[in-house]
Amino acid sequence: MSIHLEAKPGEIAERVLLPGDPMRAKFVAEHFLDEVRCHNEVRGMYGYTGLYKGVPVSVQGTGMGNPSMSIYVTELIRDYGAKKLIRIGTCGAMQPNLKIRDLVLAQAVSTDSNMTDKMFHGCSYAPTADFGMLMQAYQGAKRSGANVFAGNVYNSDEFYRHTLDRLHTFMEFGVLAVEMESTALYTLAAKYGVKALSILTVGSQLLTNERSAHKDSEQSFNQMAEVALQTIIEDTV
Ligand SMILES: O=P(O)(O)O[C@H]1O[C@H](CO)[C@@H](O)[C@H]1O
Ligand SMILES: O=c1cc[nH]c(=O)[nH]1
Repeated sequence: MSIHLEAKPGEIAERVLLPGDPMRAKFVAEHFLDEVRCHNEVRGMYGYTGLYKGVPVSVQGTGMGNPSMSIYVTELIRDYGAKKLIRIGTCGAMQPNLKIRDLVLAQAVSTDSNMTDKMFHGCSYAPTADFGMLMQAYQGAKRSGANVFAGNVYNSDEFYRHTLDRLHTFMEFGVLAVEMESTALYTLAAKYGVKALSILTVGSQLLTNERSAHKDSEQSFNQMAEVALQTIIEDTV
């Protein structure tokens, strides 16, 4: 048991999928895992553990934003021994060639969060994905017929913005999409020497204001979940 997770020691697998939305954790657990148990209900941040193709895998909601992600990731790694973490999130597309339901792999993360400034004495740190998992996820997504992109992602502490100026600058520099948790995930994974990757489904296209309907989201979560699950069991711990 840790401060925000009530699982007993050994109840969470070394391989963990991390959706922001706890209901997405429930959906993935119920649709993809065998012998599923709920290991966490604290704060309604559901977490489940089961088997995928016979391999133990957990799926734990993380909430929205870097602070919430940092709490769950720290406890999963430090208190439960998680070794491989794959965020299965949603993002807003920032390039015209990205469409609703496409997959984005966060190869690197740019941010407006000052969270890492404090850790790195005011210098900037470049959070990056684990290369092995990134490569496997890319190949797996291609095999499954997904429209997949890998590149720089903009991690933001804001969902509602006072001005879009900063977003436009990142767009000009080719950044693919915006989300809110990957800086915390990649930086903490590096700190503790474990593997991390963010796989994101495009839920909105910021250039056209298009948004996915709920039904479409579930279909796209299937593809993201399958790519993430296959990646997390294939790569050795
Ligand atoms: O769908 P999730 O995984 O929560 O990810 C995205 O959606 C939330 C904002 O609606 C933020 O957490 C953002 O990162
Ligand atoms: O973090 C996010 C996710 C989707 N769309 C946004 O504008 N921001």
